[in-house]
Parts: sequence; C-alpha cells; structure tokens
Amino acid sequence: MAGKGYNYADDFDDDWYADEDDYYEEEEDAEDPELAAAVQAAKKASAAGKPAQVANPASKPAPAKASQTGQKAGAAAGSSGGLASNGSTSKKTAPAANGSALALLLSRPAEPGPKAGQHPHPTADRETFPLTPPAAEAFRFDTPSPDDAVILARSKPSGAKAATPASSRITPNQEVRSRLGDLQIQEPPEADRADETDARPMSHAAASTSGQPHDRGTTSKRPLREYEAEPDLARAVQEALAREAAGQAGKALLHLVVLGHVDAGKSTLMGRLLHDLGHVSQKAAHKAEKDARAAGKGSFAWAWLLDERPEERARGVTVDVASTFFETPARLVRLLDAPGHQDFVPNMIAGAAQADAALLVVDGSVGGFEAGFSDSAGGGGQTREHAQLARSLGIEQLAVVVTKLDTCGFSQERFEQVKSILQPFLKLSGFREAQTSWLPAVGPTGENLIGPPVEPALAGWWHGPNLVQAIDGFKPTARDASKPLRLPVTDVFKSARGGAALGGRLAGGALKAGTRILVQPGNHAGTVKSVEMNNTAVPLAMVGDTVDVALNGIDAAAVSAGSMLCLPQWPVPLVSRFEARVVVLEVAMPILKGRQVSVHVHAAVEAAQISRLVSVLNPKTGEVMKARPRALAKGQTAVLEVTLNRQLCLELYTDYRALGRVAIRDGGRTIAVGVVTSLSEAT
Ligand SMILES: Nc1nc2c(ncn2[C@@H]2O[C@H](COP(=O)(O)OP(=O)(O)OP(=O)(O)O)[C@@H](O)[C@H]2O)c(=O)[nH]1
Repeated sequence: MAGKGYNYADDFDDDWYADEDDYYEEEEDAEDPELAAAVQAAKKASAAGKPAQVANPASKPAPAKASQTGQKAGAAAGSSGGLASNGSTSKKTAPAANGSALALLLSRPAEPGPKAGQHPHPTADRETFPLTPPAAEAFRFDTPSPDDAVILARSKPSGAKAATPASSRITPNQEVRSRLGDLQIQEPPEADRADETDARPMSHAAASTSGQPHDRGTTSKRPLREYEAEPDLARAVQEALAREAAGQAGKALLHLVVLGHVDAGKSTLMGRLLHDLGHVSQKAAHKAEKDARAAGKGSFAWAWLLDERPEERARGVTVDVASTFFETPARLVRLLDAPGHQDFVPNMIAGAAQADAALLVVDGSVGGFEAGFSDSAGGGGQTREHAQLARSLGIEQLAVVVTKLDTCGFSQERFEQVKSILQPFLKLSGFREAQTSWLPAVGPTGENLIGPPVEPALAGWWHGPNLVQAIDGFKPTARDASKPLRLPVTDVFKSARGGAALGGRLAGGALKAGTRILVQPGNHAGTVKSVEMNNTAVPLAMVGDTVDVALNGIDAAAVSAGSMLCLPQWPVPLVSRFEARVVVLEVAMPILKGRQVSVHVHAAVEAAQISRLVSVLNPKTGEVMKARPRALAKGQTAVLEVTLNRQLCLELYTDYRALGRVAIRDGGRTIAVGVVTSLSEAT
C-alpha cells in the first residue's frame, strides 16, 4: 500500500490498511457509544450523499449536523479541486453568536482552496473564512503537545518502536562541527538543545521501518547529514557565525509576532511603540491621526500608523502579515502583526510560523477580556486559538500584554484577575511559566511601553517590565546553518527589469550572490543576483534571516507565496501525501476519513483530504493505543494521513522544524495541529 518513498514506522504497519474497503464495516467502539453513533450517522449520510446529523461526543448535549463527513466513495463536496469561499473579509465584524450550531454548520462553506488557474499555493491573505461558531469548548492542552509526544516517544527506547539506534543519533552540534570544522558555534539555549537533539532521531523512527534514514523520495533521496555547502559559501557562513559569536555582528535579530483577539489593541500598541522608539516621523504620525479622524476613526490613529506603512503599499506584500523593523536597546526586531479576527487566522499562522517569540495582547477592560477569551459557547474569542496555534507552531517565548486597564481605573485587581484566568490556560497550552512574562500597557497614551508607567494609578502598583524590556528578554532562535538551503517564499516582487525578487525567512542553509538555486514547485532554476536585508544589501543570508533575494533566470509570474527556494542538488521534497502526528483541537464532530480540509504549512495553504486515520497515540508515551481508529475526537493525539489536492513543498519536522509544522483547518476553524512525520513525494 505504501507509495514510493513512503515509509511508515513499525507502528504504522501497512497491513492496517489492507482491508481499506472494509473500513466502516468493523465493530463500533463499544467503549464510546456517542462516538460510535457519530460515526454511524456520518456513514449513513455519506452513503446517501448528504450531510450527517451526528451527536457531538465532545460537547455532549448539543446535536449537530455535519456538513462534511467521512465517506467511503470519497465523494465529499469540493473534493475535486477548488473549494468555495464565502468571500467574507470583514475584519471588524464580531464572530457570530453561538446560536444554532446545527444551522450554522450546515450553512458553513468549505475551507477555500486554490481556484482553477491559481497557483497551487495561494497566499494566506487571499483566503477568507466564514464566521463559524465553534461547537465545543476549546481544547485544553492538558496532555503533552505534539512536540512533547515526539520527545517522550523518542526518550523511551525500550518497547517504543519509535526509538532510533544510538549509532544514528547525531546531535545538531556534532553535525555542525563536522561540517564547519573548528568554528565557534553559538550554543542554543538548554531547552532548544534538548528539543533538537531529542527530536532528530524520531524522524528516522517515524519515517522508517528499517532504522535507516528516511527515504526522501525520487529527487531528494540523500540524507541531509551528507550535505556540505559549497566551499566559498561555507567559508562565508563560518566567518559570519564567528563574528556573531564574538559579538561583532550588531544586535541580534528577533522575529516577533503580535497576537490577540480582534480589537485587543495590537496595532495601537505597536504603532505607539514605533513612534516612541523614534521610528515614525512626526509628519507620519500627524498624517495618520488626520486620516483616522477624517475617516471618523480617531481612536485608531496609532493603529493606522502601523497598518498603513508606506513600504507595504510600495512592495505589495503577498502575505497579509504586516511586517516592519524596529530597534530596542538590545534587539533588532522584525515585527509581524497578525489581524485578530478569526477570518485572518491563516495570516496569523503564516506570521507565527516565522516568529521566535510572541506578544499576546489581551483586552483587560471589563467584558473585553471575557469576549476575547470566550470559548465556543460564548462566541469563540481568538485569544485561545491564537495561543494554542502559536505554541503548536513552535513559539515558546511569550509576553502577555494586558491593555485597556485605563478603562477600569488601572485596577491591579483586574490585572491579577485576567492573569489568574489566562495563566492556567497558557500553561495547559504548553507555555512554560519561566518563558511567559506579564505586563500592563496602554497603547493610546504609551503607558509602560518604553519606560515605567507615568500614570500614578498604574505606577503605584506596577514595578515589573515595560514592553521594551519584555521584548529584550526574548532570545532569538539559535542558528544551525548545517542544512541545505530552504527559503519559503512569502513575498514575490517584480524587479525593474522584469526578474523576480523573492522575500521570506530562511528556514535552512545560506545563500549569497552567485548561489545557484531552484524554485519549487515548477523546477525553475536560477542564480542569486543580490540579497537585501531590511532594504540594505548584504553579502550573505543565513538560516533565521529574513531577506529579499533578487534572482536571475526566474520569472516572477512562475513563483508565489508558498513556493520554496532551495539548492538544485538538494531540492525540497514536493509532496502529494504526508503523515502528521497531531493533537485534535476543538472539533464540532469527530474527524473521519475523507474529511475535506485545508493544510497550512509555512507560507503555503493547500486543499486536502484526510485520507487515513492511522492511529490514536498515548499522549504521554507516544505509543499506539488504537490502530486505524474510526474517528478522532477532541483532545486525542493521533497520527493521520493527508492527501493534498496539489503538490506542496514540505519537510519532516525533524529535518526542518519550521517547515514540518502543520495546521489543519476546516470551515474557518483549526481542527488539528501537529508535526509532519512522514512524506510521500510526488512522482
Ligand atoms: N482605552 C483604551 N483603548 C485602547 C487601548 N488600546 C487600544 N485601544 C482602542 O481599541 C480599538 C482597537 O484597537 P486596535 O489597535 O485597532 O486593535 P487590534 O487588536 O489591532 O485590532 P485588529 O487588528 O482588528 O485585530 C481602537 O479604538 C483603539 O484606540 C487601550 O489601552 N486603552
């Protein structure tokens, strides 16, 4: 059954799939009658070609109708290509009230996918999503995250088939040293080291039955550890890393994403911060204020400053994650500002996938916090989804900024109340207390942004960090330049002479003028003409850098967000199918085989189908609890297989963490998040 280059771990034995046609003919789960009833309902509906009315095992009392169901014949609506979008783009519309989950689920359009003639990887901002009320309480990550499951499974060699032979274990630093000689490598933080080291062997375990490295397919079969950079590139990297290690490379660059519910005050906070740090001219500030007032939105003046940056208009960004640079005393910060509305969660995913750390902005006003933190029953705020997605996308460092306390007399009690509610949730979502800081701030007046509070009612009790101090407390992700080049494209520009310039953050390797490159999908070969960082020409870009790369030989029309820049000798896998180890989030109905979804990974979005439910795992040990489950319910850790409508540039999580994290969405809600454990390359 396994396709070419498709390696299951022992756990995922092929014979699980042997009786695929009898998939629904097996006994129901006696231990879970509601789940069984849901599956039955979905099966019947599937056979009749109409939506199923299922009991929702997650939110027990409310029956809900499924608009998409598991199906034997694979005939779910929209499976053959572009899926409908409802075209809703309203940024400020409040999410629909809970109302009738049944009616709303039925009226829910499918997740939008690429349209005919559109590039396989539409940019995240082109996606629009309906306002869908979630039907169950948000998933509480009171079990280990997918990362933790990987680590736990890996750390249990005895009995756990996922373990890798010790001989094949190479720590990242060993790899780097063997590649870069005696170079002084900047040591990653303890936690990162453990994570990387633990995660690496699991890739073999997850992807191979033989203990051999994962077969990366027809075009990219060589194990990454065999990669050696071209001598001149290796030398340039070596020198750059040495300069950084010696502290001669200037301030470290931090990628920071700003998250939070709609209207929490994100743009106002950051607009005011840019102004106070001297990054905005008085003229621009006055213009933003005037424009905002003229539009009858005077209170949004600071937000307009951030939302309408001139460079964005000039460059025509293709991923709608506003991005700008600013400097603090200790850091050069690339700011990624994600809109808060649920329609824009895909943009938030694209932003968070590039970030080293996050600011989670929460509205501290009475009622404001409650709306943003509400679960599905209360309308479904984005605070929960953003926090869970951010952690699932790899963000470990968080500062929670409680805004709008000026509306309640800067009440310390209110601040503590918000913290006491949110902190346990964040902990359960996987954020460590030691890596989470808290602070109050008021965007419009600049309280506690770059200095201590001035307002006596706040200064009287707040003696903790201000916003800049919180940002300076974040550590940039350590660089590991030992792998081949991977640059997921987030921006495409046309240069004056018609050539292509691509923007994005390097997820692996390095490049410089003269480097021969390949753009996938499409097999477009070209050469790097020049590299710019923050609008300044630079001689070299390394993993972690955000750059604009001008190319010779590449037509801008052939590239779009979600494409990948790589080396011709080390092409990125083009994948038509993959397996992922996921945590099932808040699902209104169980996930069944055949469900139509959209897959979000780095800057790419692709329509897909859940083609197999491989196993349910013990979240604590990573061991298989049930093979070929009939359905996946909220909170379960599972392995599932996804078949993409079109090819996608994808990597194993253990090879490139940033490129192997996946969010699976349906109907405008994220239903599962996890890490890619196995690839099936396109033939
Ligand atoms: N009183 C008060 N109002 C604030 C504060 N921060 C923001 N606001 C107001 O809240 C409204 C929303 O602010 P934005 O900055 O646009 O919120 P946002 O989170 O960026 O919104 P989206 O981008 O739509 O998600 C504006 O009217 C701001 O003036 C604050 O600390 N106190």
